[in-house]
Amino acid sequence: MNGHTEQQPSNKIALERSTSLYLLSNTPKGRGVFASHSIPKGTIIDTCPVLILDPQENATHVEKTALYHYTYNWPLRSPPHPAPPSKQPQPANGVRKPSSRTQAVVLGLGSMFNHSTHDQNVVWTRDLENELVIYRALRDVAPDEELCISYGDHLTFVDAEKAEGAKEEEQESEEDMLGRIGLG
Ligand SMILES: C[S@@+](CC[C@H](N)C(=O)[O-])C[C@H]1O[C@@H](n2cnc3c(N)ncnc32)[C@H](O)[C@@H]1O
Repeated sequence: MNGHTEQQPSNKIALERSTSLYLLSNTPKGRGVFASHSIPKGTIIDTCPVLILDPQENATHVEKTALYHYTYNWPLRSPPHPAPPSKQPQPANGVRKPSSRTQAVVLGLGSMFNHSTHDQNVVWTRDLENELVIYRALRDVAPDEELCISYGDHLTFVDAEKAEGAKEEEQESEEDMLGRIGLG
């Protein structure tokens, strides 16, 4: 009997990931992850371990670097034992509100997914227990489609899709104008 194979150690984490992927280096959003074949809805695209940052280190150091554009919000786990009473001055109502979240660096491909405001095809979820982010196809994805997630509403960059939309609108209104001149 081989105890090693019969009993799955609880610290063994399956790393499910799709092989139908490629990286493109020169998109309007920088590098991006694309589907090389069709990917059915619900497929696990990647399972990425994260590095949870100390909130103070993040504020003092990481936020001042390029890494700032790669980190994900991450809830702080409550300490196993109640913290000793603080010597810091307390607010008037006596309730100190410690920050309940920090940031995490997603290792591997997770940090390469770009944002789409209107056409995300990948959804991500946190596995807090195992300190992972899991990416799944939100719908069927066609070959050569970019795989995009949502970064939320507060972007720290100009959305390339918005800029493209604005260009298209500009072109459309020019065409309208030409049409009117032609008809006049
Ligand atoms: C997590 S990184 C994604 C990978 C990145 N494109 C790269 O080349 O390393 C986030 C950065 O990608 C770029 N990005 C992501 N989505 C974008 C979008 N919709 N429009 C423009 N830039 C985007 C921004 O520069 C953003 O700070």
